[in-house]
Amino acid sequence: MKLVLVAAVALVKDRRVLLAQRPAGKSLAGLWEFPGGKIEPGESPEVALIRELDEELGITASAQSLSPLAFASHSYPDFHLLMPLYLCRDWQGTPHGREGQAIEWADINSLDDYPMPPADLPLLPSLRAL
Ligand SMILES: Nc1nc2c([nH]c(=O)n2[C@H]2C[C@H](O)[C@@H](COP(=O)(O)OP(=O)(O)OP(=O)(O)O)O2)c(=O)[nH]1
Ligand SMILES: [Mg+2]
Repeated sequence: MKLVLVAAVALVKDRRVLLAQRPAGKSLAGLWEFPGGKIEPGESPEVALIRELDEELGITASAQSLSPLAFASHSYPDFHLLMPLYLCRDWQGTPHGREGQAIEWADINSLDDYPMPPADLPLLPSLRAL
């Protein structure tokens, strides 16, 4: 089974977390996910996230602003996903969907209203515990 490493981040402001909707045409289209993406060869998870936050949302974050929160380990039919989830409360700029994706500041107590990839569901208690 192929192991795929993806870095993801919960951007948290007040009691809200930023979710992005996976665009039509991509796998898991329409589901709400944490920003992030595949870790490229030679990248640390932190460096991958700093790159993805710029590419996807147009914001700047530092490695020191990313703290480990939880991780997902989930078998999809064609690969196994290993996805560290970081917490970030401090960044520069205002997030906007730079790749045409919808984004929402979701109330941490209302995450059930956002259909998410199955890999993400075990991560939600860590967020609710914040
Ligand atoms: N970013 C992110 N990916 C997730 C989450 N949950 C989950 O199962 N995934 C899966 C979906 C994809 O199979 C994989 C991320 O791949 P992706 O295609 O979005 O990666 P990417 O941002 O590097 O985009 P691309 O350049 O490959 O198109 O991880 C999540 O919360 N956030
Ligand atoms: Mg992505």
